[in-house]
Amino acid sequence: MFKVLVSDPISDQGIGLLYEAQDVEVEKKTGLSEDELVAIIGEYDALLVRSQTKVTERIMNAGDRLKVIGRAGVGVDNIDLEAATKRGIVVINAPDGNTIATCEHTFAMMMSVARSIPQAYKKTVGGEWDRKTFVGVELRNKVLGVIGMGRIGSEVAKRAKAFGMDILGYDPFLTEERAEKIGVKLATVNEIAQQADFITVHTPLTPETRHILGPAQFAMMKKGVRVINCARGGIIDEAALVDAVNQGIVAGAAFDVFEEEPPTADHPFLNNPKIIVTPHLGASTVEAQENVAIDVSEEVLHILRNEPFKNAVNMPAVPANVLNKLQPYFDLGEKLGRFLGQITEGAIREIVINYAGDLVDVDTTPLTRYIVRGVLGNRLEGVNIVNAMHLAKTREVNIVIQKATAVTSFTNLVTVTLKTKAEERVAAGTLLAGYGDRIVQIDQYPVDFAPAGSMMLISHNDKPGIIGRVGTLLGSNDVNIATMQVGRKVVGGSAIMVLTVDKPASQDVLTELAKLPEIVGVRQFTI
Ligand SMILES: NC(=O)C1=CN([C@@H]2O[C@H](COP(=O)(O)OP(=O)(O)OC[C@H]3O[C@@H](n4cnc5c(N)ncnc54)[C@H](O)[C@@H]3O)[C@@H](O)[C@H]2O)C=CC1
Ligand SMILES: O=C(O)CCC(=O)C(=O)O
Repeated sequence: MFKVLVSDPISDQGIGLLYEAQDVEVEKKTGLSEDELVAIIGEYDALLVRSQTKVTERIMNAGDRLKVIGRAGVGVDNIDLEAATKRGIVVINAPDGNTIATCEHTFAMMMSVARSIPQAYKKTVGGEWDRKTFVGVELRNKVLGVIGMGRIGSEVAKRAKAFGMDILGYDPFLTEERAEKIGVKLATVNEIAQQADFITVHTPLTPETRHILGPAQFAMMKKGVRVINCARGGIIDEAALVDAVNQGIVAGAAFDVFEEEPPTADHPFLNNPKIIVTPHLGASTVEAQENVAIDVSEEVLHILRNEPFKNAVNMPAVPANVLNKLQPYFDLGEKLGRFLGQITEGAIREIVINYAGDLVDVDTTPLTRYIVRGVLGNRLEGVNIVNAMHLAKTREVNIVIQKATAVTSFTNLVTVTLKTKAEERVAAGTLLAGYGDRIVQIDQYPVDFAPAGSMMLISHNDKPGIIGRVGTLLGSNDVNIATMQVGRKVVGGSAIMVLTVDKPASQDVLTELAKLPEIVGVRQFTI
């Protein structure tokens, strides 16, 4: 039974999938301190959060069973991603579910700041009928600058067009073609600062986006500009904004997010009549909360059940068509890695992976993770596909990927070479339609066996009687041979034997085997 802890208010409707799952037990405990979470997290396989819970390294280190952290929303700045990756915890988010809610909130803020709606409301309910103070501006024919043209920024731009606005967009990943398609003119941040009547930011908070609008940009803005931040506190320099408002450059600002949340009572935004604020409500609609909770629940279930998933934040995204193509190879890749990891002696220096046939034209990065996990999993605790590459890097294991151009007789072939200080060993595998995974080469020897269960790899000289002697020794020690494969390059030369046995042989039996005439080496392994 998997245990899931929900530590922030997340839509019950949305996580219905988890409540209904027979193999999952859900517990909701919100408002916990870091200490309280540290004390209980060890019981859980998954943690679901919104933005309130700060998931620190301390919490993760106490999460002995923790496999996945699900963020019901976009931003994952409340989760220590590096610590999660190190520990092999998958972090997933729900990037699509709250796009429209946040876009609409941005518009609500833009309209509010254009027409001073919160200020007018306050006066009206206070008994004043003031029709002079709040003369607003129209959006039509105004220039809107959008910094960050991802999901939300693009939806904002789309709607702004319907309002008759001209849009300038800045995003390092926005191409001319896409900008043209959505009717946005590409501009730099400074061009936006100089030309826009309204500016809205929709980027994550990163070292590059921190204070992307600061004193220098406010100084070049048009008098009367209005500025909106429904993304993350800190993208716009708060102190510089207050100065620009006080200098009469900025006519109004609307902020849903703060550098520190919640802001302290003396925060300069809270008593400035030109700045309107909401308490990080961008994603707070019934629909968005349900959407993100559904998305995150589906992904959490996939991860807990060891099924393929798509929204991991600490792993590159894999398009569904690539995933579908690669998925059948994951098992083969991991087995090849596990096989080589066990038969190779010495500290691993390099893993060379060669993809051939059908695999040449696919982005094989996810498959590489499985191979590396297989190799390292024999030697390190807690290796999984999230941390496999990280662990390889921290242990200075070089990973080399090659795509074969030469024709092979197999429709697909994965060849892995493991280089250690002591030796260099090779194994190649293929996925044979109707036969599943096969290992078809070990070092220079052609073989053909299904890697499964308890196995032995015996190197020997190709002399008559060896197979019989090995069989007799194992049989007399109650080790039953299920399958046997012999591979050799030339008659009478060096050769290998691969055996599948019903149970592993004891160390004494392995030592006896190694002493038999013409036997060069014996390795026992489990796939
Ligand atoms: N107020 C709220 O409740 C919510 C806030 N958000 C915030 O909105 C942000 C945007 O969300 P989405 O559009 O879904 O994310 P997204 O990932 O689709 O878009 C972000 C865009 O920012 C761009 N970007 C990154 N660095 C940049 C830079 N230095 N300059 C300009 N652009 C840069 C990226 O290329 C990307 O296109 C999130 O990062 C999140 O922090 C999201 C949902 C709700
Ligand atoms: O959970 C929330 O309401 C915050 C949403 C948000 O900021 C995000 O999804 O990045």
